[in-house]
Amino acid sequence: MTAAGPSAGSAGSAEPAALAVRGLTVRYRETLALEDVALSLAPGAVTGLIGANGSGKSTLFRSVMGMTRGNGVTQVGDVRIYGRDADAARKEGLVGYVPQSEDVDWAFPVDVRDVVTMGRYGGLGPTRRARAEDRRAVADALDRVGLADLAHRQIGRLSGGQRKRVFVARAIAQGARLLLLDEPFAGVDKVSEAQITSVLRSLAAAGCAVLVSTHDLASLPDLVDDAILLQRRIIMTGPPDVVLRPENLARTFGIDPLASARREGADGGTHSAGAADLAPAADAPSEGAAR
Ligand SMILES: Nc1ncnc2c1ncn2[C@@H]1O[C@H](COP(=O)(O)OP(=O)(O)OP(=O)(O)O)[C@@H](O)[C@H]1O
Repeated sequence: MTAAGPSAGSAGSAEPAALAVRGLTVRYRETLALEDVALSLAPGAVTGLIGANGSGKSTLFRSVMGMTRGNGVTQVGDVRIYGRDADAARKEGLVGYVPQSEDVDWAFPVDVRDVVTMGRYGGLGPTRRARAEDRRAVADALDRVGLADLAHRQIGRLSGGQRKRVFVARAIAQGARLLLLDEPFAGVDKVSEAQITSVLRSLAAAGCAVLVSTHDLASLPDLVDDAILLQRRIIMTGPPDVVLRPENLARTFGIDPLASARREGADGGTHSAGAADLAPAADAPSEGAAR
C-alpha cells in the first residue's frame, strides 16, 4: 500500500499505483457516504478495508467500479487504476470485483462456468464465442478456486463460500490486476475462507493488488499486509499490527474500550476487542452528523 501514503504512485516512483484515489466524496442525496477519501494501493499486496456497517466500504468499491452514477448520487474526486482513467482501466479488464452476496441475483439461470466465462467477455468480441484460450483460462480459474467439479451447477445451488469463489474465479479468468472483494468472508464456511485466503495471497504474490473489505477482524491476520480504517473518511492506514490496535478500532467502530475492560473484570475472562465488539456505539460518527 499505502493508503494516502507516499509509497505507490507518488511523484518519482517508477510504477504507478494499482489504485490511486484522491479527494473522493460520494453522497446519496442527503447521505454523505464518503468524504474526501484518499488512498493508494501498491501492486503485490493484500489490503484490508475495515469499517463498521455503513462506513462506506461498498460505496468505495462501487465508485471504483463506476457503479455510483445516477439515482441521486453525486460524486467528486479522482480514481486512477495503474495510472489510467478508471473507465478505461475497467474496459481493459484490469479490475475484478467480487460483490456482496446480496447484490447478486442468484436465481439467474446461469451456471458456474457461465459466470467465470463472463470474465473473458472483454476479449471475446461481439459474438461472445469463447475460443480455446478462453476455455482454458476459465478451466484454470475454476481449478484455482477448487470449483472445477461444480462447473455446470446453477449458481443459486452453491454454498455461500462457493458463491464467493465463483466471483474470484471470474476475476482470475479476466486477468484482473486489481481485485476488489466486498465482504468475501460473510456467510462463508472455514474451508472456503481458507481457500479464498490462499488464492488471494497467491494472486498478490503474482503482483496483483487486492483490496478486501470486512468487519470481521478474525479473518485479517493471515490475509492482509496493510490495513485501512474507514468511517466515511479514512481514519488510519498502515501495517495491521498498528492499525488494529484497540484504540484505533475504538475510533473507527465507536467501541468503548473501557466497556471491554469492564466486561473482562466482570466475567474474569480475557476478552479483547474483536469481531463481536464491532457494532457502532451510540456516539459513533453517523450519517446524521455528516449532514
Ligand atoms: N443506494 C443507496 N441509497 C442511499 N443511501 C445509501 C445507498 N447505498 C448506501 N447508502 C448509505 O451510504 C452509507 C454507506 O453505505 P455503504 O453500503 O457504502 O457502507 P458499508 O461500509 O459497505 O456497509 P455494510 O458493511 O453494511 O455493507 C450508509 O449510510 C448507507 O446507508
